[in-house]
Amino acid sequence: MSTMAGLMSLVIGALLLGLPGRYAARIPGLRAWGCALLMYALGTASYLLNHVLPTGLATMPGNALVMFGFALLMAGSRRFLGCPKAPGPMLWLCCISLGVIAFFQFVVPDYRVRISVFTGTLAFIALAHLRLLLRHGQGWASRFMAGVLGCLSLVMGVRGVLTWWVDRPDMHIYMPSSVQGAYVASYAFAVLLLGVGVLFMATERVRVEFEHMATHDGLTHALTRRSWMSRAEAALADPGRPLVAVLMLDLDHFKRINDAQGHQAGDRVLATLARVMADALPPGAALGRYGGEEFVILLEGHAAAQALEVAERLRQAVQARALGCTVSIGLALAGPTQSPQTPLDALIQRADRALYRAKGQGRNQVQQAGPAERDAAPSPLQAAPQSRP
Ligand SMILES: Nc1nc2c(ncn2[C@@H]2O[C@H](COP(=O)(O)OP(=O)(O)OP(=O)(O)O)[C@@H](O)[C@H]2O)c(=O)[nH]1
Repeated sequence: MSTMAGLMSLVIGALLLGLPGRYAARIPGLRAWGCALLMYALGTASYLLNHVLPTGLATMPGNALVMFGFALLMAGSRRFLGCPKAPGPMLWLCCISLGVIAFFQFVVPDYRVRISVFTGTLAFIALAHLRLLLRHGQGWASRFMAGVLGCLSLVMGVRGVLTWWVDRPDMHIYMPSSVQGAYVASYAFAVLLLGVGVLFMATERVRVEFEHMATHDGLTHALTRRSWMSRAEAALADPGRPLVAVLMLDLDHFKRINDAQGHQAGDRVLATLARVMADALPPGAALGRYGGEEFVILLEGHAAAQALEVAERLRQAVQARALGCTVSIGLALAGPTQSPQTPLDALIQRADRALYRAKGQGRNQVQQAGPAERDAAPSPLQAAPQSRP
């Protein structure tokens, strides 16, 4: 069982080390996880050195590789989860434990102390790792890993305590014993599951990143037009929906920035603007890039006065940032419509007309769609898309 787990760790470790070359985006922690699993595989192999070395000398490298491998596995999770704290304390713990094990191996031989210190150290690292995942991890893969670590620390804890009843000081790990056999089998199985767990976490991260890339605009990180539209459609189709409002924003005289400073400077302005808006938006609001320098925002559960307040706050936030341009905003609230269009298209069209009015009345202002923007009136944008006043 433990040889099997060692082999599987070798394969999974190599896979994790090879993944960064195949996947362009950075997934922090992959290298540490891969090396940790390779250390575990090497540790398992080095326990077999008892055929050529005295027992004590054969177990020490194995113990060291497995312990440091566990600490490295946790360091990998820290990096993966973006927790900057250094793994120093775990490394010190491993060094001290190995010193104690060596003392009770070569100076005052006592198998029970060695077992307790080894399993106690691994249980401690597993519990610290579990705590890290519960605090910072997200998704089912993280919870799977946390569950495996919980089981592993339980196995370690039980073995570390049982040794004082079932073992003698002069024993060693190569002596056949049903308790040691059950412990090695469950421990090896747990390590195997840990390898599977980190692979799950890495692939889950890749999936989440691809999903993000498919639904978010690469420059501004706002939702793409399509994903914003489907979110807005879902909000409008919900029979128990709260009030829905749409804001349509357009940068004022943005062309001048492009013309004067170049498109790259224009891109930076767009990216900053999206960040400024995202920071100023209330929780739950959905920001989308409608196209070019036009953005849309979906607000749910906001009455007219609150939605106007949000729009005005956005306008002021952009102005205060002194990006070299301001925004005009059109606001429309969902309501009954006679339009042959879908409710969302009708809502967007009304917000667009209000935006057109904001442009016509001097820009850098918020206008709310009112009686002037009835469903039947032709959209100024539809009539002349490039000819805002
Ligand atoms: N840098 C950059 N420019 C863009 C992007 N998308 C659209 N634009 C530019 O946005 C400008 C829009 O210009 P216009 O439609 O004339 O509007 P405007 O200059 O903002 O003037 P008003 O809307 O009337 O206030 C054009 O110069 C487009 O090239 C983009 O992704 N990056």
